[in-house]
Amino acid sequence: MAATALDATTLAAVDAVREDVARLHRELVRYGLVVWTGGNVSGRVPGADLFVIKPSGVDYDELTPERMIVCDLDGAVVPGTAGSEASPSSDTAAHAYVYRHMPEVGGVVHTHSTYATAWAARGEEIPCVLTAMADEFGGPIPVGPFAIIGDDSIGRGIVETLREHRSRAVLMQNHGPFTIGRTARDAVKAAVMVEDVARTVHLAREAGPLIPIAPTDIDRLHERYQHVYGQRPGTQQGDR
Ligand SMILES: O=C(CO)[C@@H](O)[C@@H](O)COP(=O)(O)O
Repeated sequence: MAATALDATTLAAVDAVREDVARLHRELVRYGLVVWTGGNVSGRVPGADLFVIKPSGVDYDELTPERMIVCDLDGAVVPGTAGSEASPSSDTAAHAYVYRHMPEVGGVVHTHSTYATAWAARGEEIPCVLTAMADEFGGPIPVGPFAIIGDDSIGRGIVETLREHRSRAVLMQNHGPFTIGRTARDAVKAAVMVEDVARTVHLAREAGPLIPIAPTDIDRLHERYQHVYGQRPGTQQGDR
């Protein structure tokens, strides 16, 4: 297929997202969210109808920026760009669907992290019984429908479920967590956090009944965490 010429501004933006997405895959490994090649990160290219995602089934150690794959918002690989000769992640159509239908989303992550995926295997939402959940997700972690890998159905399930929720994580039934964020890093943070709360709530329930948090308290915690916690946006390394 004929190579697509990207202008210099777009190329620079693509290169920055390639660096980011390649580096963020190492965070999945660092936090123990993936085994073998079973998870993926993508990032939207600012100012262009493009996103960057990893090649399918390649070892995390080998995921360099040049091997990342540039796709349009229909999930088609942009011909002639670095990495375009390889097959993109098997979840590319799902990521593309999210970018098309949720313009505020700048990053998407999928893993099979153990505890979150165990809740997905039961098709059970994680109840909001921790202040950390209220902070980060503003309520329970919802379950999305069972969907076959490879076409739009996972993406549709993610969008339809998360549109109704403050949560940035959805447990796709029988599959695992998908998370979204303002940036790829933000989506990776949600993937780390969803596994953490999935584990804690699982262990708590093994030991006794769970104590719900009142909806008004969930709202207050979420509001504070989203607007007051931490440092001002843009002042920290890695805010991109
Ligand atoms: O869940 C699946 C396939 O069953 C994929 O998300 C996972 O194996 C990662 O695939 P990719 O290496 O991104 O193609």
